[in-house]
Amino acid sequence: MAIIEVADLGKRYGPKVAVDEVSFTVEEGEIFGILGPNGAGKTTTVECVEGMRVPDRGTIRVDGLDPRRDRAELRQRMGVQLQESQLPERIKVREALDLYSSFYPNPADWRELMARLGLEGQRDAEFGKLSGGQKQRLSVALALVGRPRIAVLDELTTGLDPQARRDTWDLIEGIRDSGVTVLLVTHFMEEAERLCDRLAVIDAGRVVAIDTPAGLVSRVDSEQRVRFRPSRPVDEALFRELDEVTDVRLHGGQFVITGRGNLLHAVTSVLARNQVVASELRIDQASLDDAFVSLTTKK
Ligand SMILES: Nc1ncnc2c1ncn2[C@@H]1O[C@H](COP(=O)(O)OP(=O)(O)OP(=O)(O)O)[C@@H](O)[C@H]1O
Repeated sequence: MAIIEVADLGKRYGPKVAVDEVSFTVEEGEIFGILGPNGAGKTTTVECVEGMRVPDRGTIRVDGLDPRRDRAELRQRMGVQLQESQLPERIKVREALDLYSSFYPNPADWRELMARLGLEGQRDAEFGKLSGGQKQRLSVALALVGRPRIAVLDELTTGLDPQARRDTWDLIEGIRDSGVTVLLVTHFMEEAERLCDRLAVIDAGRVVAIDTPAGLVSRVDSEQRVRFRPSRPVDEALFRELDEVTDVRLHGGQFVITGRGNLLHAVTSVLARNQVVASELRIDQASLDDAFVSLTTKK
């Protein structure tokens, strides 16, 4: 069932069209990503969904509510990640959680949330003295303290080191697994690929594709490369005659075979038929990066 429905959303800032005819639906319980280059209209879109901006055109329903008209009610059902600047430097972690939980009639136990987010050791630390990763985790905890049905996370892992980023991803998966729907704005491909069940790619204010990460990658018909070392010499012609193959090279006992379509299957079938074992097998395939570039490159 769709929990967020956005239809034909339009928003201008003066003469600048920020968002134009944007439509998408988010199913209950999924992590839905909004991916796009800088200035594509991602933040404007999610701020309209949150009820923080007034669209010029279109309709938005979130859990059956109109974000503008039913803003107070929506706030009880939707947790929005705070921007860093929205908390005072001197507030302590436990004070911030206690304060935010007082905004809700039936809040989560913030002590439990603090433990789940690995912030117990920072309980009495001031916000201004937390590391980037700890601040991020606190902002996620504050978004969840009201037991929302939907969490909106914007640029969740910007500025985090690779380990902190991975820890945050595990956390978000845990949140989804607990039944919360997540709307995630990101421009990190790795994050989108790892976390999102589906993605809307936005470019210059318009949705250019909505699909699963794998579905987006499969739209790119780019070249693939299979590399391996055969267990015994093989005639290059066996590969050259395959329809999928465009090029075959042999360097110092290593084959590099380039082609399209189901190249790996075609190559490994030849190897199997000839009882050759491939070692050091590597495949270079299209990634979400390639899909993103091909979908958003200015025509
Ligand atoms: N308050 C505003 N006044 C005027 N123009 C704005 C305003 N907010 C955004 N814009 C413009 O609207 C366009 C979309 O901005 P938006 O912040 O929604 O994009 P974004 O995809 O979130 O970008 P980023 O990844 O850089 O945060 C941009 O060209 C931006 O400069």
